[in-house]
Amino acid sequence: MEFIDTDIRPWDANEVKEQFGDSLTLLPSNDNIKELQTILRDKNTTRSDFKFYADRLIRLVIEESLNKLPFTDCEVITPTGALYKGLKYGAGNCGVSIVRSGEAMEQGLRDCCRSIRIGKILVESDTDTHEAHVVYAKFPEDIARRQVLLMYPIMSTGNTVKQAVNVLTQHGVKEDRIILSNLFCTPAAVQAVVDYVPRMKILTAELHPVAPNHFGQKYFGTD
Ligand SMILES: O=P(O)(O)OC[C@H]1O[C@H](OP(=O)(O)OP(=O)(O)O)[C@H](O)[C@@H]1O
Repeated sequence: MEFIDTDIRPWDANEVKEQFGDSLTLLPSNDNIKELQTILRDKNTTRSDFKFYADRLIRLVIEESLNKLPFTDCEVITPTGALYKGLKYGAGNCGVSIVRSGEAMEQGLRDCCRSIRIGKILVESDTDTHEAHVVYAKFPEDIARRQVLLMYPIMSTGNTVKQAVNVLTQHGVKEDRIILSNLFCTPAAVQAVVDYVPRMKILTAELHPVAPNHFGQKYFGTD
């Protein structure tokens, strides 16, 4: 289904829920997050500031994405001898970054999960047609048994992510065991990806008709 949006503003959580149901989760916004997004959108932001503030937003998105992975009940004893009923992060997950912008999210994941395995996929897009194809993929050998946190900060058409998901499913990963961790996406990209892989879960910090496609160039300093 083609989605055409002429309203140039970020979507709120109610609109997201109405259009995409449980497929898309919006990072709950606040003034702190809005400031980070403003700095990343500003054409006058220096490269050094861009990386610094992008890393802050990435950390928030990664922390929220981890909340979509399984936790199990556990009990611990506090220093005063009391029983505390808590939760323990489950094993059997891995990260996969889409080169190159997705690599910007690897450190944020490692800061939370010190020794998590991280695979990589390189997808190349044609600058004119936006057609994407996979050039390279390397995963943990047991990836088919793992839940996958797929990392890519920008979705403009969604083509890059669709190709990356293709490779994962070809390696035996079930669609409903993939969580896409994303910073900015367009409504058209979400619609395209949801139509393509309806059972994958997507978490983003902003749904906006204009994608900040300068992200990779500015973060890595290749502009
Ligand atoms: O959803 P899509 O339409 O596939 O687009 C996703 C991103 O990929 C492109 O960037 P680029 O080729 O510079 O990627 P990189 O930053 O990862 O190198 C494009 O400018 C988007 O930022």
